[in-house]
Amino acid sequence: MALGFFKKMFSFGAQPEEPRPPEPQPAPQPAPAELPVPAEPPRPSTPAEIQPAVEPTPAEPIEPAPVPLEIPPAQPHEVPLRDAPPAEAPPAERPPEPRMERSAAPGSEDRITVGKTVERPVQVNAAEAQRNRWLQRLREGLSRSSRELGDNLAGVFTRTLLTEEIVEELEEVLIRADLGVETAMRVADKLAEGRFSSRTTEADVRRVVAGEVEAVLRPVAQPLELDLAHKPHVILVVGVNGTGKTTTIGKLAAKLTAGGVKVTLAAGDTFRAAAIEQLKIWGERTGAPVISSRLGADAASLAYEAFAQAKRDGADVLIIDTAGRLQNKAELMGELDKIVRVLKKLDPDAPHTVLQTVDATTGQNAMNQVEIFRSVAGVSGLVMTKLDGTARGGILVAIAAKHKLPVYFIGVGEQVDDLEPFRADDFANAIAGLT
Ligand SMILES: Nc1nc2c(ncn2[C@@H]2O[C@H](COP(=O)(O)OP(=O)(O)OP(=O)(O)O)[C@@H](O)[C@H]2O)c(=O)[nH]1
Repeated sequence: MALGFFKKMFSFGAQPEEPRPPEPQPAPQPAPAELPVPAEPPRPSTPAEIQPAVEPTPAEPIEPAPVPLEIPPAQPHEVPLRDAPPAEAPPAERPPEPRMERSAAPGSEDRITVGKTVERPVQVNAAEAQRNRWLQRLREGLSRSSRELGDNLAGVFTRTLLTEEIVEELEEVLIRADLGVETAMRVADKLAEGRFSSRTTEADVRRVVAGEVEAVLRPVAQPLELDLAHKPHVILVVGVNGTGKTTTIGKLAAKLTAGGVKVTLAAGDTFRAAAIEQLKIWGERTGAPVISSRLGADAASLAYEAFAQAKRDGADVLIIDTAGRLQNKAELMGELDKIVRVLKKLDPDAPHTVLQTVDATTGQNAMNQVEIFRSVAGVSGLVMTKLDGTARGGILVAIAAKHKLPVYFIGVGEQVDDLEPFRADDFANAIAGLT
């Protein structure tokens, strides 16, 4: 069986688009046809004024309260910000978007499923090779969890008879491996059922661990579905700094653009220059335009501008990077809340996906992070990053058991291809040390 990333059912424009404000008259465009260019005359690179994108009350129209933004000279992959269009209710009638004829397949829908396993016979060999490669990395990465588990299981199983004490010891081993109390108890209960009452081997217990872990993970192993009835489908990426937001955005953009999806990126982490630069590099690599502003600019204004621009450009997907400063939770909450509110001015359903990156090497900390971002940003799904390296992936089991949030992808390296659909069976086997 081959791994494929896209199950495409394209029929863009088949459904009515969300209304949007009238567009300004386009100016002559010197840039290449496929790249978005400013619809206004060239702007100076000195700070410019735009309409702010937010007001304390979402229902109120945006009033001019200038937010200085640095408009850099246009780069091939950049979209300079334009003045924010008014956020009042847009005109009820709007000419429909031109139909995109990417697929005329009967029964096609405005949905893309990213990360689903589909049969693609043409790519069997390449896909199998890739799968083996990342499975190896996953096993290596999870070796810290599974080695600990293995050592401790081996220690426990110097005795052959499974006693109540041994089951209790096993429970502790599993809790120490971050799998969470709930899963540990389920494994222990399973063992205590009597099936493994005598001469139980370490391999038997590993199989039970793998089975129980898989049972927890199977419901959350879901592909990322992009509903292109909302064009663009807005993905807001949140998570603590350094957990891999920008890298994941780059990898995801690469998958999408390779599948013919028109992606725009927004550098909403206006707090760190390096984060903006890093996103621009991913934009160059993937051919996705990057909408950015100067360091320290209002992230919500940037998000609003990016959404409006992506709509004008007919982008299929807009991915917005954000800052993740947990040091000041109130500030973080305010910023994310503001971003969500302004996006809703352009589409009440936006953001359509809120993706949180969770660093697998942080163990129990990851659980706290999910709790915080879930309450602050309404996370709709997770990507667990850095499962290569010295991962402590057991925490994913505890997070899945507690939050039951979809896990769309796992990151197994820093390269563009190192983002894989999450598979419960592979992960469970790797964590239990089964090959
Ligand atoms: N080994 C490994 N490294 C990763 C993975 N994902 C991201 N990284 C690395 O982790 C570091 C932080 O990643 P970023 O993408 O910058 O994280 P961020 O959340 O955007 O952080 P800020 O830019 O500070 O907001 C970088 O060095 C990445 O290359 C992964 O799956 N595996």
